[in-house]
Amino acid sequence: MTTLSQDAARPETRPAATGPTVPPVLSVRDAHIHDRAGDREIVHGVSFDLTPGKTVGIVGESGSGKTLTCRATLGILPPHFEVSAGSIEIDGTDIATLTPQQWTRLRGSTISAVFQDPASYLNPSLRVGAQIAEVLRVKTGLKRREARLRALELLAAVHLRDPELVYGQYPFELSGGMLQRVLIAAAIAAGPRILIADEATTALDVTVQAEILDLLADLRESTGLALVVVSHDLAVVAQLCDEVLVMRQGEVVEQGPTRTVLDSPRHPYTRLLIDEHESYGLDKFLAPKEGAA
Ligand SMILES: Nc1ncnc2c1ncn2[C@@H]1O[C@H](COP(=O)(O)OP(=O)(O)OP(=O)(O)O)[C@@H](O)[C@H]1O
Repeated sequence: MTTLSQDAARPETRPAATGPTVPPVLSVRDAHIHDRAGDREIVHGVSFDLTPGKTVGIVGESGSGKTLTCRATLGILPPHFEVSAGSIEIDGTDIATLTPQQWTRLRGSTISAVFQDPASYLNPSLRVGAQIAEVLRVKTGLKRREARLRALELLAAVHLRDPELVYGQYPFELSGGMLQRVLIAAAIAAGPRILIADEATTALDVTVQAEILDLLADLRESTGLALVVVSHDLAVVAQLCDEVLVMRQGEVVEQGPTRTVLDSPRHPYTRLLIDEHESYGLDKFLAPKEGAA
């Protein structure tokens, strides 16, 4: 039987692949997250660097601290939570120094996010196109007509057929997959450099999930977008991520290049996650190894 080590103070880390040094757009350094209400530390030190066009994945069981880590990078921790140690830098600026006005400027235009349950992030009584156009007017200063045209381009960019039709539809008229695309269109409208996708495909069926993951990969390729992908599903991470962090109970128990971690996991918890996923055919999501026939 697999036993899980409780001694997870030091994550199993692997060197990242070497390459030209590009400054990270997001740099998380030993970030700890504390809950003042319960006087307890929830996240015990997360570190990663995210460079343009790359994807970092965070996997782990429910309640392991994945969402709080994302919310910390977006400056939207719940009221009584704080980053109690370590640092988070966006484009070289320590977010602890940002004023609310600076955050407002940064959100959407430098860092953006897509969460699960897209319907709850859209206004049910407004047509979806108008909601994207509104983001464009507020964030990029486009006039009404230009914002409409750009919103149509964005709906096409997220592979929605018939953007004109979708533009005029209300959220309740769209399927879950279409809504998630609309939300991605809104999230990338102001040209962010970082997109956090927190369980963004979890509620979707497998085919639509695969399409959304392809879409994120396309955007990364075409715009140099840097992605943080949070999932409890290793197959999602295998498909999209260059580096993976495995979290358990607020600890990063293992971290490294995705292929290395999934091919030869060192921590018992990572092995357990992989064993659980074997039945879903994790192999088919992994790119063939270099040199393999
Ligand atoms: N708003 C909140 N109020 C109180 N506790 C919270 C709040 N948000 C998170 N927590 C606590 O922090 C822990 C980490 O939560 P987090 O949402 O980061 O986990 P997660 O790994 O994203 O889980 P899931 O996969 O279920 O979304 C949870 O165990 C929860 O107890």
